[in-house]
Order: sequence, then structure tokens, then C-alpha cells
Amino acid sequence: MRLTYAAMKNATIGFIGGGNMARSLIGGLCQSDLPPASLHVSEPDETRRQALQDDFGISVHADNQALVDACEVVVLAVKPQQLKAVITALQSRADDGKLYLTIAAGIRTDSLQQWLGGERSIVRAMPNTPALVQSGATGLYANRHVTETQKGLAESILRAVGLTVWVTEEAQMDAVTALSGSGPAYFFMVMEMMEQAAVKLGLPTETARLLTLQTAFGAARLALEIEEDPAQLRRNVTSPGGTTEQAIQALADHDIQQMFEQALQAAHDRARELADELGQ
Ligand SMILES: NC(=O)C1=CN([C@@H]2O[C@H](COP(=O)(O)OP(=O)(O)OC[C@H]3O[C@@H](n4cnc5c(N)ncnc54)[C@H](OP(=O)(O)O)[C@@H]3O)[C@@H](O)[C@H]2O)C=CC1
Ligand SMILES: O=C(O)[C@@H]1CCC=N1
Repeated sequence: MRLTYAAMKNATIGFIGGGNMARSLIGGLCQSDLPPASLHVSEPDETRRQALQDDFGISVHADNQALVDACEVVVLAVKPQQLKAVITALQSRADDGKLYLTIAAGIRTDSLQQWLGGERSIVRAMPNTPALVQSGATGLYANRHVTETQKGLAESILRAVGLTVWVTEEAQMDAVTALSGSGPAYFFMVMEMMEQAAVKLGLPTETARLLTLQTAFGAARLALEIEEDPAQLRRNVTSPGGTTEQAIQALADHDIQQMFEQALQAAHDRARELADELGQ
């Protein structure tokens, strides 16, 4: 995909909804060399709106329509349950050339197009909160009305805050949601549990946390930078007859693989349910 980074720098990008994920994306984008003047957000909660303006120096709106009128890329960052009401309240012409970038879990581009009316350029994206520190991972899917230039623009925006991957079938976005959209929560939970277990073994909380976080960071960095796959990297830690072997056996005894399969399946199925419940 040819990157249109210059196009991104000249585009006005507006977020409808200034909650957790929008804040992560906005924070990450502000650390790239995107001028804050090109970023807008509309958010009903005044305190949250003010905080976004104070923290990032971006333009804030109480009114979604004012934001849509001002921006060529509209990022739909409200909860899936809020999306239909937000979109159907907007006035926009089908030929206005705007790119709609939805980050809502589950909700399909066909539903959005129906609510917006007419043929619309819609990119469905599933980012994650590490975007705030420019270490995000985003899956992307474009509907058939999205031009190559708009695809480049969407990719540039998400690429500025981390890694991007296009999927070819929209259904795959529910798997991306279960894996990398929700994924940071699984790793944070493992960190919480490892820290608590280490405290029970006698380490001070602060020491346990530091060692946990650096170990998570080091493991991820090693897996990203070394050719060996995660299974081999795990074997490299596991000395025969040693300590890791016992820990891995204890995890296998509780069928941790099946637990992860069930967890990702549950997240995937919830994305489908959200689409079926809310997509009409
Ligand atoms: N959190 C995450 O890690 C990820 C979230 N997503 C997706 O991002 C979207 C947002 O999630 P998240 O940030 O967690 O949720 P939040 O609830 O934190 O953010 C949504 C924001 O939109 C505001 N809002 C509500 N109604 C309107 C309206 N009419 N106009 C403008 N803004 C409105 C909400 O206000 P109020 O709270 O008052 O309702 C809230 O501030 C969801 O669709 C989710 O699926 C995708 C990837 C990862
Ligand atoms: O939990 C959720 O529904 C959202 C989507 C992916 C991460 N958070």
C-alpha cells in the first residue's frame, strides 16, 4: 500500500466520541508530527472535552454536526450501542467525499452505509489502546466505495500510532477484535496475576510490578525482533529439569490453551452479537 503521509498531514480528522479509545488515538497522533490543529473531537461530556483540549491542544466540539462539517475524515469512536443514533442524526451528502472510519466493535460497514444513506466510503478499523504510546496494532477493512487514496489515508492515520494490517473479508474483523482489539486486556490481566503471585512469594509490590512489566516488555520485544517463533523462544527459557518446566506444566494442567481459545471465541461471538442486535 502506497502511503499518503503528506495527505494525512493535510487532512482534517475528527473523532465523534472522546472516550478511552479516541484519547489513545489522539494522544498517539499528537506524538507523531501531525499538527494538533488538524485534529477535532466532539464529546458531550464537558469535563472530558475540556481535558482533551487541555492535554492535546486539539479543537473540541459539543455538536457532532459541527465536527462533521469541519472534517474530511470522520472517526466514529462512540460505543456500538450509541452508533446508530449518532449517525442517523448527522446531515451529510453522499457525494461529499468524506471518509468514515469506524472503530466500533462488531458493527458492519453495510449497517453504517444504510444509516448514513447512499454510497459511502467506509473503513472499519480495530485499533487498540497501546496506540497512546504509538505501539498500537490495528486491523483494517475497506468497503468497495473506498478509493486507493482514502485507503492510504486511513492506513497512514493508524500507521502513525503503530502497526496496521488489512484484512480481505469483513468477517475477519471480529477475529481481529478478539485478538488485538481486546488483547491488551488479556496481557494486563496476566501482569496483574503475575504481580500478585510474586507478592505471595514474598516480593515487595513495587519490585514485583517492575519485574513483571519489564519481563512482559522484554518478551514482546524479543519475539518481535528475533527470527525464532514464540514456541521456540519459550523452549529457550525452559531448561530441562528446571523451574520453567514446572510452571509450564502447571499451566498446561489447567488447560491454558483451551482457556485462551474460549476467551477469544467469547469476544468474537460478542462482536457478532453486537452486529446482529444493533446493526438493523
Ligand atoms: N477501549 C478499547 O480498547 C477499544 C474500543 N474500541 C471501540 O471504540 C469505541 C469507543 O470505545 P471506548 O473508547 O472504550 O468507549 P468510551 O465509552 O470510553 O467512549 C465513547 C465516548 O463517546 C461519548 N458519546 C456518547 N454519546 C455520544 C454522542 N452522541 N456524540 C458524541 N460522543 C458521544 C461517550 O460519552 P458517555 O460516556 O457520556 O456516553 C464516551 O465519552 C467503541 O465502539 C469500541 O468498540 C475499539 C478498539 C479498542
Ligand atoms: O471491549 C470492547 O468491546 C472494545 C472493543 C475491543 C476492545 N474494547
